Amino acid sequence: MRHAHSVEKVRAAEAELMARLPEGALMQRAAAGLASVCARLLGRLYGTRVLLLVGGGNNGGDALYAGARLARRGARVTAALASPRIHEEGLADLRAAGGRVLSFALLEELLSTDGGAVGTFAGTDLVIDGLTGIGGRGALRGLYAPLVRDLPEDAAVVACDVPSGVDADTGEVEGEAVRADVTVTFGTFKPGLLIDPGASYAGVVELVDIGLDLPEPDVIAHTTADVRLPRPLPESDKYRRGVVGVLAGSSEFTGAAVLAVGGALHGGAGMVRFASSEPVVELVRGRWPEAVTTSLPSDAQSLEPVGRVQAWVVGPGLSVDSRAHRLVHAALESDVPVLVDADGLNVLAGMSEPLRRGLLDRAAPTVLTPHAGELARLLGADRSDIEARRLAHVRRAADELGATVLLKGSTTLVAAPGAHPVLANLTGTPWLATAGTGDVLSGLIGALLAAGLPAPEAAAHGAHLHGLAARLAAAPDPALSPAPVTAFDVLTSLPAALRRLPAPASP
Ligand SMILES: NC(=O)C1=CN([C@@H]2O[C@H](COP(=O)(O)OP(=O)(O)OC[C@H]3O[C@@H](n4cnc5c(N)ncnc54)[C@H](O)[C@@H]3O)[C@@H](O)[C@H]2O)[C@@H](O)CC1
Ligand SMILES: Nc1ncnc2c1ncn2[C@@H]1O[C@H](COP(=O)(O)OP(=O)(O)O)[C@@H](O)[C@H]1O
Ligand SMILES: [K+]
Repeated sequence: MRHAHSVEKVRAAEAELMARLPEGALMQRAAAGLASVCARLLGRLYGTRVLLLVGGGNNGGDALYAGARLARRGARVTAALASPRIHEEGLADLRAAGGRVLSFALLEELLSTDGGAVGTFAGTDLVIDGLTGIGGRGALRGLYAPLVRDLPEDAAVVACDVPSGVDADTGEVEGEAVRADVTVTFGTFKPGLLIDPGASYAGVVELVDIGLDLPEPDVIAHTTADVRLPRPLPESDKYRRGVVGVLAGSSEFTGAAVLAVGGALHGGAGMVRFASSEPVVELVRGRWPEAVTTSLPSDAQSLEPVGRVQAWVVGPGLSVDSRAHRLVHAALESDVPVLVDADGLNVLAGMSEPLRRGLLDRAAPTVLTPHAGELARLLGADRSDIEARRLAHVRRAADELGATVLLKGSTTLVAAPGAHPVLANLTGTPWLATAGTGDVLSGLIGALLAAGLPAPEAAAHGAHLHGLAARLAAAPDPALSPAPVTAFDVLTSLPAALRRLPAPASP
């Protein structure tokens, strides 16, 4: 499991530790960790050209001390000083180790010429980005932005603590930011390293332990070893394994129903009950003879004819007509966990606030699985703002709507109401961005809810498996290039993803 802490918590833990350590000891731990990752990346240090991007804060100090360590082992290190105020002891150490310095004034002049710094930096093997770390705020200013634009294309880039230009708390990127191959982060992950857009700038993140004593994390990310699902026991029967009810599809959208039912079947449900209008039922029955289907008249008021279930999934391809409203109401008025997706969310977004609040105020858990557009409609917010500030919006949504909210997109986030850590799913892949994959996810999470997993876990584990399945579908052979996948490919790769989970403990 990866833990990420807010800048405020990191600073408090650093202050507490620094009070107990000799002056400068903590920065030396960070610099030693950074230098050792760089040395490992370079392989041979003697004669290699290392460029340090040095900002005015302690992040620049880390880079200078790491550069001095590499210079002492034979690297040719140049520090580009991007601020008039620089960590003095770090700079003195680099100079003492034989490092070269491109002063602020020279750098300023260089960056203002036509070709910028591109020619000067040519031939660099490794760039260490020490412009900003956890103290970086807003778009890069001053020389930082043009410097980042002029980085040599074929050099490896290692970011110190956080890629400069990425907000450590949120992953927001306003304007220019360093695209790192590796980020060496200190003490704990930062939320911005796990959440897009920041996560996609960070490359591979390596954690260096500097001995911080940290409280509860703000964001967590699971590895596959953390995903533990209930397995059928010898005394299991289909009812005990969990019955999922899927309410999906309309005359307009039929495929969504097939995909959601498939997601539930592959997610390990003991039984899937499916209800919709007759043409959709016919299609689902044809594709999934395993599903128990019910044709509901369009004016059906109750879900009683469908039979008992342990969780409902409502919404994929449902449309937003009066029938869809009745189905969303009926599911949410039940006493079992409910997952609302797609048009189910649009139905909720179209309701008056008190009516929606009343429906979502239920004793059993509710999971909402919006993408940014659906969440924008639910919160009355702007879609692009949701995409830029995913963490703040998913937290707000969980609190305001009183439900577990899974926000889909380039990094899927799961938040539960209250001050719990938000989960960031790391298995996603842009290959998932194809129509219908969301329907597979809703069926899958429905199966996990029916199996009795708590809502945040069902959502988190569902997202993990879904991303893993997409990766396996896109690149079954890791030695070969990935190929585009369809939602159906994701569905049929779910068993392969499930086989990657840790083996159950022997009874
Ligand atoms: N506090 C400590 O003892 C330790 C801190 N460490 C390092 O110190 C870093 C934090 O240091 P600081 O608090 O000095 O902060 P930073 O070094 O991250 O940044 C602060 C500096 O950047 C400037 N700045 C911020 N945003 C900017 C922007 N958008 N454009 C241009 N300039 C900008 C500020 O004016 C200030 O000069 C950590 O990320 C880590 O690398 C490590 O050495 C571990 C120990
Ligand atoms: N850029 C991306 N990178 C990774 N995953 C993505 C990206 N864009 C979308 N996804 C994932 O693809 C799926 C799409 O779901 P959704 O938007 O509901 O589509 P649909 O309604 O067509 O099924 C979600 O699991 C989402 O997290
Ligand atoms: K940095």
